[in-house]
Amino acid sequence: MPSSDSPIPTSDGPTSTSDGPTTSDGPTPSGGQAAAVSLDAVSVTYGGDRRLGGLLGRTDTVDALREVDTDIPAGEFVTIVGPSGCGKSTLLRLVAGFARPSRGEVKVAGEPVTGPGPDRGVVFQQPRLFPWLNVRRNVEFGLRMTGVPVADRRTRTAELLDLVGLSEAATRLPHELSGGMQQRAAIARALAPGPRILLMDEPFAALDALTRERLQEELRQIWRRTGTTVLFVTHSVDEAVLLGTRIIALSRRPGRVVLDETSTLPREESPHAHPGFLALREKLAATVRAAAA
Ligand SMILES: Nc1ncnc2c1ncn2[C@@H]1O[C@H](COP(=O)(O)OP(=O)(O)OP(=O)(O)O)[C@@H](O)[C@H]1O
Repeated sequence: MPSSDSPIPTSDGPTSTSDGPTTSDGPTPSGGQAAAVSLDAVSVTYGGDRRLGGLLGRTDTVDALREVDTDIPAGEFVTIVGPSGCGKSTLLRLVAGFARPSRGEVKVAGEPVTGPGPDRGVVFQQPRLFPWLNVRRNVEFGLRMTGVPVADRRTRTAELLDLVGLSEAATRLPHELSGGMQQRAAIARALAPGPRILLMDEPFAALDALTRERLQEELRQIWRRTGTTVLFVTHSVDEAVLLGTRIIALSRRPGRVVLDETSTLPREESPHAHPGFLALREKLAATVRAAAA
């Protein structure tokens, strides 16, 4: 559990991706600050290499996303839910800069995404820790690579280990940790460069129910303390309602937005107990069922 209340800052560095421009030159949707993430008529089609009429490549195509539009203000916790294969991971990969849209545009802080960058941290379903590095070294790996001085990275890593409740486990190797502890370490590693956006692809799906509940609660606390914008993909309607300040549901493939709802559930206590929880869960479940049909 996080044990201190001091704020953990996010990066103040440039928010553009590595080779993109560093300033925004156009008006923003609200006329003020640019959305943390915006997708403008984004479609993704995989495959379909038609060189020499298909003789050299594949001609089969998969439409993963179609005409997805959304603006996500900074500081939101957005959960993304939808039937299997509807393009949820694809959407996250676009924002991470691991993939490019076939049509439309993806922007982060008003700048087109041209590749991965330190302003975005990614957590996958599997923790993907370096097995030969202890927890502390896993968390500080990115800081070491970017040349952060040793004293600064020690301080930062200690703050993050405290934030995710792993201070006592700093010198353990990944195989000496439970699945939940490994995933906490992965979250700390993703937060180390101070990203403004945390992209999470079913991060708790492989955990047992009790550990999952605990990490959901801890993630909410981390989000409150860091102010990071979170995009969280899940298969679970309950998890989407429990965590999201905003919930986006996609149709079956090719994924289109079929529900985009701001949650009014209180975040300070467990929303489970709130009367609005059941109503929102029912609405979302019905939407996802219809979208999958
Ligand atoms: N690199 C790729 N090449 C071809 N097709 C792909 C590729 N990546 C994903 N797809 C296809 O695109 C569709 C969307 O995939 P994606 O992984 O984004 O869906 P998802 O909603 O995250 O799925 P799941 O819920 O099962 O994890 C699927 O039909 C998938 O098979």
